[in-house]
Amino acid sequence: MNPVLIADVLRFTWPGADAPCIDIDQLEVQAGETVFLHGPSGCGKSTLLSLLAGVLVADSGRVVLLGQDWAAQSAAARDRRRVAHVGYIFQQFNLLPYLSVIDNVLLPCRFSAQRHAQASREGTPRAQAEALLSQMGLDAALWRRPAMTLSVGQQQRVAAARALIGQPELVIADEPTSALDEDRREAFLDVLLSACRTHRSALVFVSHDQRIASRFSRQVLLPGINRAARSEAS
Ligand SMILES: Nc1ncnc2c1ncn2[C@@H]1O[C@H](COP(=O)(O)OP(=O)(O)OP(=O)(O)O)[C@@H](O)[C@H]1O
Repeated sequence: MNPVLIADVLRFTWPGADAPCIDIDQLEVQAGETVFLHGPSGCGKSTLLSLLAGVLVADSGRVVLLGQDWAAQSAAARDRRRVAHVGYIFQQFNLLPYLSVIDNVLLPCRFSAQRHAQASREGTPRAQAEALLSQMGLDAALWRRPAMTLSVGQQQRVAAARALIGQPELVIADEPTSALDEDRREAFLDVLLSACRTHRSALVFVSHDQRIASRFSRQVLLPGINRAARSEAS
């Protein structure tokens, strides 16, 4: 089966920097595979996630999502394709602050017919949004509040529900458990990993927290600048 995601001889240098931030030989992620991506602070993990999701485009090499190279698409086409196929939990969540919690979760379904159709398979998108928020342990009393009135840990869980709605083929998570206590962290991982395995979504999950690494099917270490990403057996 074709991988969901392929990154091939990928190189990216930030404007003004004198050395590449990302220089990796190859990374492939299959459907249903869950990857724990780790490495020292500043080694380029968030940058790599942006390249995998087509937010940034590499200087050389390629990133192929579901058979299509991000670099071959216009910025507008990349935006459309991202919302259709990628659920992204950003480090800063990127929730719309004045929009309610539930409407934030429903956003991908508003912008993508595919996400809307997939979220409607067993009911309505709203019902799936509510189910995800419940699984994430967010009390129904919070669902209609503006997202900005929630705590950081609550917003992290809203961002995760938004990433999972409509079963995207790729889920990307940038340190999504940093503000959660141990119980919440385990519950969060239960929901995220089980949703990805059930729907065969590929997951790339960045974290510094080695305690949770064994819960993933594979670990990838992203070493410092100018080094290839090294796959490790888990
Ligand atoms: N927008 C930007 N413009 C220029 N340089 C950037 C930008 N974003 C990140 N960098 C640089 O790229 C390098 C990698 O940053 P990145 O955020 O990808 O690392 P990280 O591994 O995710 O770090 P952390 O674990 O601390 O979140 C750093 O040296 C950073 O200064």
